Amino acid sequence: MTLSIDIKGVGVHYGRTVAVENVSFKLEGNKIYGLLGRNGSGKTSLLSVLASFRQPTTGEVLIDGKITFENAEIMSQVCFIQEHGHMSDGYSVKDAIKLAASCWPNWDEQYANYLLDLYQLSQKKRISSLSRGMKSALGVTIGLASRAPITIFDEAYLGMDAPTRYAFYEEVLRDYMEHPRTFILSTHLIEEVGNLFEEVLILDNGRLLLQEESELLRQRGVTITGPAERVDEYVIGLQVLGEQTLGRTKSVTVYGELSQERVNRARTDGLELGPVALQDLFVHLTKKGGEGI
Ligand SMILES: Nc1ncnc2c1ncn2[C@@H]1O[C@H](COP(=O)(O)OP(=O)(O)OP(=O)(O)O)[C@@H](O)[C@H]1O
Repeated sequence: MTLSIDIKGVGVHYGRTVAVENVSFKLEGNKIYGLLGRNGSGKTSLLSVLASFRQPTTGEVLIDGKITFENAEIMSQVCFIQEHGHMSDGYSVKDAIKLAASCWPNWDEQYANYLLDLYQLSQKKRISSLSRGMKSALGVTIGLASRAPITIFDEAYLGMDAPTRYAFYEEVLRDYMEHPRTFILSTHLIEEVGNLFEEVLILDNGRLLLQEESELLRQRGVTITGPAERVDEYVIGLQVLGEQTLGRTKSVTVYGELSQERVNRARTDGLELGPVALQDLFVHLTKKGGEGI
């Protein structure tokens, strides 16, 4: 089932704090989306509204064309997993799994058991006795086994160690291929997770800075390296995001598509053009005091 998401002029205010302001975008669904933003940029606030955990202060959220807030039918199709889950400490792992099974109609018990084994989680354990990493593993187990058409992981895997996180990324990809659905992953671990994203959204200070296919976004970032004066001349008219100088060599990061004529000119000018990692692009685009795009 493909469910579209339509965010229309959404704002989230906490008293005088404006966490999200007038954000609008559409997600067609059946893709892995990355939601990026610096600390406090409004990711959790936006995702909480998307998952109907709170009502937007302004605007509306539509899933499959329907207003989501207090719509039980739509909400059974959305699974929102946060690092600090919402499970009571008094519960056992078994209770949490049982509760999850009753919430999501597509729940796959066999898959849940497979994941519990993978993460070595005993069903008998109390939630209160789980380590931070084990709590994260329980969260992602529930998120994946829910097979909800819209599954959202809000930094849900932060507590896991690196090998467990990598196993989780592989699992997301594998299960997504077998059971296509919409995943939204918010993360600061861009280098690790970035390759999973088909489309990226960046929030900056509560506003949507960009929504772009990751491949296109990667192509928009270019580094130009060479003798400082030639690089300076070359980048005139381009959008410069950042620069580094080492002796007489300069490396400048620009954003935007380079025309074929420019690419050829780099060759004749003896300049080197290189790619920019998604993480570096993100850092440049969301730099404090930067011009953004
Ligand atoms: N319950 C709340 N009450 C008051 N202010 C809040 C509340 N939740 C979030 N905020 C504020 O809203 C803004 C956005 O916070 P939010 O948690 O949505 O950002 P985030 O991008 O998820 O941050 P992080 O990456 O650090 O988790 C911040 O200024 C934060 O202090």
